[in-house]
Parts: sequence; structure tokens; C-alpha cells
Amino acid sequence: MRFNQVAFRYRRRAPWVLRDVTLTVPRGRIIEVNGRNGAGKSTLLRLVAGVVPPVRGSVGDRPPSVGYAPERFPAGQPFTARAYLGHMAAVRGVPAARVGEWAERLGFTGLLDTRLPDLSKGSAHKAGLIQALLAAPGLLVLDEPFAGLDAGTRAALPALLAELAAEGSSVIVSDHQGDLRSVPGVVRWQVADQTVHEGDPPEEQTVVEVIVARSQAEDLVGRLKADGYEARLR
Ligand SMILES: Nc1ncnc2c1ncn2[C@@H]1O[C@H](COP(=O)(O)OP(=O)(O)OP(=O)(O)O)[C@@H](O)[C@H]1O
Repeated sequence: MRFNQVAFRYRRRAPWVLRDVTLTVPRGRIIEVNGRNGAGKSTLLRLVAGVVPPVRGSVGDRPPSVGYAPERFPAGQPFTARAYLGHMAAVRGVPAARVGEWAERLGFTGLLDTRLPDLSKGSAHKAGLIQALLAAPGLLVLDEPFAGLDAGTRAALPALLAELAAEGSSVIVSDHQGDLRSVPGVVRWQVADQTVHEGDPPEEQTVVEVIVARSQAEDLVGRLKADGYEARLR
């Protein structure tokens, strides 16, 4: 899946949230999306999932089956979790039994007959997660999935995501709390300055003063430069 010069803003004349975003979403990998509050992480995830279209540019080759769990699960609907998830399974064309399997895996079985508005915030979040996982997604987009989860589910989720990635899914996750730090091979994206930077943020730079005999100074500067440091003679 590819983003070609994607730009997005929520309204005409509103400031651009993202501009000139060109990137490839790798298959079979977990991508962790970081950035400060308001940088545009959720907006990027909505564009990846196809919930909003780009204002400029294009998105190509999105896998046909997409699972998306937004940051806030809209829990106001007057159904039980079982009825809601059964409905979502039917919409996605997967057997209703899949609901029970994921509920079991995420410790949600006892809550299936609770009405969505009566679920706690964390449990509603889990219902959102199960709904995203139902259809063995080629692309799984999770916005802050770790927020509000109980310790057991929170500890189990990275391995579950790694398993889906190993089966070939692209798994894109925004994560403030570093829950994916222990998973090997995670790709990191930083959202900043209205765009997306691949890789870890550049480390902060500092200046080290070295006092050396004048006769050795040029040699030392040369050696430091050869080692990749920025060095100047004063
Ligand atoms: N539905 C919306 N309508 C209008 N503006 C929005 C909407 N959603 C987000 N924005 C604006 O877009 C910008 C990016 O917001 P976004 O939610 O994508 O950031 P974020 O990095 O996910 O933030 P956080 O870490 O706080 O969740 C912000 O200036 C925000 O006010």
C-alpha cells in the first residue's frame, strides 16, 4: 500500500494537518506511529484505514480487508456486545463463531451479554478491538489500542499483533506508551511538521569542548571528522 503526496485538512481553508506524505506501508510488519499530541497521528490512521479520503494526492493498493479501531469506541448503540459484534461479523462475511474466539482471547467472554452503553471505558475499547480483528485483516489500524486496557490484555496484545504481522498483515498502531518497544522488527513512523518521518526521531545534539595542545589540534579534528563527528578548530 502506498501514499503518493497525500495532503489532508478537515475543512477548506483550515490548516493542513498533513502535507506531501509519500510512503509505503510494508506488508507483514508492525508500524508504530508516534508524535506529540495534535501532530496528526489519528488523522494519518484514518487516511490509512480509508475512513477519510486524501484532499490531495492518492492512496493506492489498500488491502481489501481492513480492520480499524478508532481511539474512542462509539459505545452509545443500544445493543449487547454480542449482538453488535455478531452484526459486524455478518457485515464482514465471517462466521459468528469468530466473535466467541476473539472474546475468549481478549478476556471478554463474560461481557458479551452486556449492553454497549453499560460497558466500562476499557471494556468498550476491547469491543472496538474485537470488531477490528474479526475479519483477519490484511490491514489492521489501531488508534491507541493499549489505552485503558487491563494489565493482562495489555501484556498479551503485542504478541497477538506480532502473530498477525507474521501471517502477512500490515499492522499500524499509534502508541504513546511504548508498549511495542519489546517487539522485534517494529517499523517506527514519527508524525511531525505536517508530515511523516520514517525511523526514530533524531537524537538531541550537544557540544563537547576538548582542550588539546595546539600541535595536536588539526590531527584530532581530522580524526573526529573521520569518525563522523562535526568538529571545528577554534
Ligand atoms: N474531526 C476533526 N475536525 C477538525 N479538526 C480535527 C478533527 N480531528 C482532528 N482535528 C485536528 O487535526 C489536528 C491533528 O489531530 P489528530 O487527532 O490527528 O492528532 P493526534 O496526533 O492523533 O493527537 P493526540 O495525540 O492528541 O491523539 C489537530 O489540530 C486537531 O485539532
